[in-house]
Amino acid sequence: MATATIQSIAADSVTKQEARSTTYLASRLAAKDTISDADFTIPVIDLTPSYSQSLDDRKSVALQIRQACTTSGFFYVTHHGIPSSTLQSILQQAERFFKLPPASKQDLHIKRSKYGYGWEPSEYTSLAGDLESKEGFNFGYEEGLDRSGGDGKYRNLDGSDEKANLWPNEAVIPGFYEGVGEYYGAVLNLARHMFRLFALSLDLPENHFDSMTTHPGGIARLLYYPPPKNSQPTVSESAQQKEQIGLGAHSDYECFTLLLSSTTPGLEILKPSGHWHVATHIPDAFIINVADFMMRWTNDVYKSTIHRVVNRSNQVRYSVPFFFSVNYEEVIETLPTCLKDGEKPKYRPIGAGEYILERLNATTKDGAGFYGNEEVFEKGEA
Ligand SMILES: O=C(O)CCC(=O)C(=O)O
Ligand SMILES: [Fe+2]
Repeated sequence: MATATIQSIAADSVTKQEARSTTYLASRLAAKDTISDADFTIPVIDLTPSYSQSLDDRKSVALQIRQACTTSGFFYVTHHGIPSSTLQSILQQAERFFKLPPASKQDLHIKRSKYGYGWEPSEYTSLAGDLESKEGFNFGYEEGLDRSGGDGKYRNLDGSDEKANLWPNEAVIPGFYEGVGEYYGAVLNLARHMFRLFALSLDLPENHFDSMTTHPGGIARLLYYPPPKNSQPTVSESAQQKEQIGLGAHSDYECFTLLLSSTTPGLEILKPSGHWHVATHIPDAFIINVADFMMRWTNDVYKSTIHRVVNRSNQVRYSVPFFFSVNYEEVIETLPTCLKDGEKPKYRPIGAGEYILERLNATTKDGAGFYGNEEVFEKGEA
C-alpha cells in the first residue's frame, strides 16, 4: 500500500497554511510515494453489482473501490444508471452557455460571489499560478436541484443561508436551468449511492454517511477548454514550455469528484514517477477521484491525486466535474476504521464548509477570495 504523507501538515496545524494552494501543491509533490507506476492503474469499475440486493455483491464493488482509492485515487465507473441522453444533454448545455456573448456572462462574473460561483472568464482564476485557458461556470447545491427534495437545512460554505447561485436569465438561454437541474439531480443521486459504497469500502455500515448528505455540499462546474493557440503542441516532456495549461495542477478539495467530459482528452493524472498519465475517454463513464477532504478524513488511507488539464487536440473540450461533500456544517474527525491500534489521527477535526472555503480562497491573491476582486491571482508568478 502507498504511504504518501503530507509532511508539512502537523496534526493541529491551521488549515490556512495547508490551504495555500502553492504550498499545498508543493508539499504533495514532495511527499514520498512508495507505489510504482506499474501499480498506478485507473480501473474501470462496473457498478451493476452495486445495485444488487445482495450485500456481498455490493461489497465486491466496494473492494474494488478501496483498491483504487488506496493506490491511484482514481477510477472509472460504468453502468451507473444515468442515461447517456442526460450526459449528452449537460454537455450540450455547457456548449450553449459558453457560446453566449461575454456581455451576457458579465452579470454572472465570479467576482459577484463569495463562494466562487458564477462565470470564470478564461485566464481569470488559477490553481497553481498558470495562466489557465479554461472558462468555467460554477454552482452549488440548492433544493430545486435535489430530486430528494432536500430537508430545508442547506447552508452555504460559510454557514449563511442566502441563495448563492448565479443563474443566467431564462430569456437569455431558455431551458438552461432545467437542463442543468436534470443532470445535477441525477449525479447527486449517484454520488449518494457512491458514498454508500465508500462506507462499505471503509468497513463502515453502509448508511454511515447518509445522515451527513441530506443537504450536502455539491459544487458543479461546466468547463470549456479551447484548443491550444500553439500550432504543434506535443506530449513530450521537453516541449512542456509549449503547453497551454487548461487547468493547473491541483487536487480536489471535497470528498470525491465525479467527472464527465466530452470525447476530447485532456485530463492528466500525476503518476508516482512524476510523469503525467493522460486519461482515456470512456464513453458514458464517469471518472471518480478521491479528494483532499476524504484523504484527510481517512488519515491518508485514501489518496487524492494531483491532476491537471491540457487540451492538446485541435478540438474543444467540455467537462462537468461534480465535487461531492457532506452537509457543510458537519465537523469531521478521522474515521475510526482508518486508524490502526494505537495510531493517532494526523489531522484535527474540521468543519466541511470551513475547510472547502479556505481551500477555495487560498487560490486567490492574499487569500482574499473572489468577491469584489478584479484580479484574483498574480499573473506570471507560478
Ligand atoms: O476538466 C477536467 O477534465 C477536470 C477538471 C478538474 O480537475 C477540476 O475542475 O477540478
Ligand atoms: Fe480537479
